[in-house]
Amino acid sequence: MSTRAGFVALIGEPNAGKSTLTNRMVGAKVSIVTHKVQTTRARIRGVALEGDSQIVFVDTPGLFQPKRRLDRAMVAAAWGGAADADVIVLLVEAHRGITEGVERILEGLAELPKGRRIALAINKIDRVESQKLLALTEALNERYSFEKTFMISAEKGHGVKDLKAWLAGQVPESPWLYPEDQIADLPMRMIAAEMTREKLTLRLHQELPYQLTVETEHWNEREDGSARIDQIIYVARDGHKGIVLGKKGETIKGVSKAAREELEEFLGRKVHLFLQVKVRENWLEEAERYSEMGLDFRDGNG
Ligand SMILES: Nc1nc2c(ncn2[C@@H]2O[C@H](COP(=O)(O)OP(=O)(O)OP(=O)(O)O)[C@@H](O)[C@H]2O)c(=O)[nH]1
Repeated sequence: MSTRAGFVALIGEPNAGKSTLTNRMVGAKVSIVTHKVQTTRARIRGVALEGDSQIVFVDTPGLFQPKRRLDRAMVAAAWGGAADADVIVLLVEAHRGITEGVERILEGLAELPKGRRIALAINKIDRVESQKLLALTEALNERYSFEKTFMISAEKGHGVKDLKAWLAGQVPESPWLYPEDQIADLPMRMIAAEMTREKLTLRLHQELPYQLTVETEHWNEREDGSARIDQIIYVARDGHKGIVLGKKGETIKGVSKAAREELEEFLGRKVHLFLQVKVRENWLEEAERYSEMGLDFRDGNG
């Protein structure tokens, strides 16, 4: 039997209901943890299964954070991330309608290369009357010709099944990106990597090399109930390695200790954390690709 797998980018204004929707589709186990994961590049909200399809929900941070005054290049890159996904779903809040933020997103959509699969999901339909919904659907489809429109209530569950079934049929034929038994495990790996990255940020302040990423390479459950976690800190230049290690390795030791303590608290058990710093000049380009992110994790399952 052929399997399908792919990435679905959920886009929309903050509060549109992306997390709630993902929770619905994925099931609580994975998404409860994933919503804490925020990387600067891609955020995996969760992995859903539907029949033979694996749907990986991602979003592209930077797209809707005007606070950060992202320059055009950054915004373009963020849109590039969305464009890399197999399917894009724009979430619009039924009761708020076409806000300025939605307008901006619609403009962005129009600039994407043609041939993308883009669906519209009007969320929070429980908050408005059906006549209003029809008017909003029409208005939005006049601005952009969406492949399909769904009316949903992520919170109450209305319409979510249909959307999920449609998405399952849209992702390409492909082997699954994550082994089934490791789906729940994946976000934990990301959370663990984020914790280390956060500690690095705290210690290095402005010194922190911009081109730095942390990946959890191995995660082994030990018989005594503890976990052995191996992580790699990737830097782009040899010189950055020294900064991360610090004098006599003091920086990395401090980072390791702080991250381990936080992990132990989070997991409620003993953790053995091993950090390694590696130079990989072009990791930045590699990491921009969601699929490669998937591969990184698969490689790390060793
Ligand atoms: N009435 C109603 N409220 C909803 C619905 N879906 C989401 N909400 C609420 O809208 C708020 C924002 O939902 P989130 O899922 O956190 O939205 P999000 O901002 O896209 O997700 P994050 O980017 O992770 O913050 C929450 O208070 C939800 O309970 C819905 O269908 N109906």
